[in-house]
Amino acid sequence: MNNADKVYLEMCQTILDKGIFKEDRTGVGTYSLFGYQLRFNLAEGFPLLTTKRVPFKLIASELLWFLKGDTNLRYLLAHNNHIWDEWGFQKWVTSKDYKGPDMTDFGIRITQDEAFNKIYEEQMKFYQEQVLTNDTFAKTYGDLGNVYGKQWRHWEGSNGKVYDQIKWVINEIKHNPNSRRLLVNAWDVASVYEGLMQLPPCHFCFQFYVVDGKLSCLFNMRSNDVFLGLPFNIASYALLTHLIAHECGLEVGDLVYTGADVHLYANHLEQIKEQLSRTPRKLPTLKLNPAIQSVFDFNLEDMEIIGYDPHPVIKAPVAV
Ligand SMILES: Nc1nc(=O)c2c([nH]1)NC[C@@H]1CN(c3ccc(C(=O)N[C@@H](CCC(=O)O)C(=O)O)cc3)CN21
Ligand SMILES: O=c1ccn([C@H]2C[C@H](O)[C@@H](COP(=O)(O)O)O2)c(=O)[nH]1
Repeated sequence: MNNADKVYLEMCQTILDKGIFKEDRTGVGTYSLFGYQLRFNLAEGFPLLTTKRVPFKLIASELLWFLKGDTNLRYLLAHNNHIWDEWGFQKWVTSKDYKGPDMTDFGIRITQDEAFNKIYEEQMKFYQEQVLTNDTFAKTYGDLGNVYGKQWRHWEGSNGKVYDQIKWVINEIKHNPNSRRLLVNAWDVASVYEGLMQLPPCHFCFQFYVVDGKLSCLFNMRSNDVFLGLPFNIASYALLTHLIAHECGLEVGDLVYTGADVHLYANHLEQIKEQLSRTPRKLPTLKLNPAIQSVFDFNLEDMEIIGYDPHPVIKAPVAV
C-alpha cells in the first residue's frame, strides 16, 4: 500500500475512533482531535490520494494564485476553480450593496432547504458573473482581503515596508541552506484581529529544511477539514516543495504535516467510511517543465501528473 493513503486513512480512522464531538463556527459540528502529525517521503511518489479522485488542476491553480500574490477570486473563476467562491460571496451578501433575498447563514441552509438552495444558486451565479466581467464589482467583492497571496508576497512590516517572503525564502535556501529560519508566515496579527481576511489562514506557517541535497517542508495547520481540505493541503505543499526544489537545484525530501484542531465534519462521516473501504493504488508522479526555472514562471500546463488512477470522486458539502 502506498504510504500517503495509508497514513491519511489511519488518521481518519483515529478521528472516527477517538474524535470528540465539538460544535464549531459553521454550525455543522465536527469530530475533532487536537494535534496530529503526518510524514510523506516525496521521493516515493506524489502524495495525491488514490482512494478518491483529488482534482490536481484545482490544487495547482490555487497554488499559482497564492504564488502570484493574488487575493481576488477572478483568477480562480477564470480557471474554473470554485473552491473559494463561498467566502467571496459572503462578503457581498453581508454588504450594504446586496439587495437580493436574505442569505443569512447560507452555508448551513443550502444543506437543509432545497427551495432555498435554488435561490442561493441563482445569486451565486450572478455573483460569479459579476466577478468575472465587472471590474468595479470584482475589486470590492471578488477580493478576499489579506489572505495567503498577500501575506506570502506582500507582507506589510511594522516599519511600513512590504516584504516578499517567497522570494526571500528561495534566496535563503540557495545561499544559506543550513539556516533554521527558512520560514514563511501568513498569520498577520493585524489582519486577523481587525477582520481583514475573509478567512484567517488555516495553513498559517511553513518551514523548509535542506540536508543531503534534499529539500523538506513542514507546514502547520491550526484547523483542518480532514475530508475535503487535507487532501488538497497535502498535495498543495507537495507541489510547492517540488517547485522550490526545482528552482534551487535540489531533490525533494520529506513533507511533514502538523495539524492542531483536526476534524471530520458531522456530514462527512458516510463519505469517509466509503473511502476507508477502498484499497489504495500506486501513487502518481509529478513532471515539471524542465525549461522553466523560476517558481514564478510556472503555468498550469507546465505541471503534469503522470500515472494517476484513483478511485472515483466522493462528493461532500463544504462547511462555510
Ligand atoms: N470547511 C472548509 N473546508 C476547507 O477545506 C476549506 C474551507 N472551508 N475554506 C477555504 C478553503 C477552500 N478549500 C476547499 C473548498 C472546497 C473543496 C471541495 O469541495 N473539494 C471537492 C471538489 C470540488 C470541485 O470539484 O469543485 C473534492 O471532492 O475534493 C476543497 C477545498 C479548502 N478550504
Ligand atoms: O486550506 C484550508 C482552509 C480551510 N480549511 C478548513 C478548516 C476548517 O474546517 C475551516 C475553517 O474554519 P475556522 O473556523 O476558521 O477554523 O476550513 C482547511 O481544512 N484547509
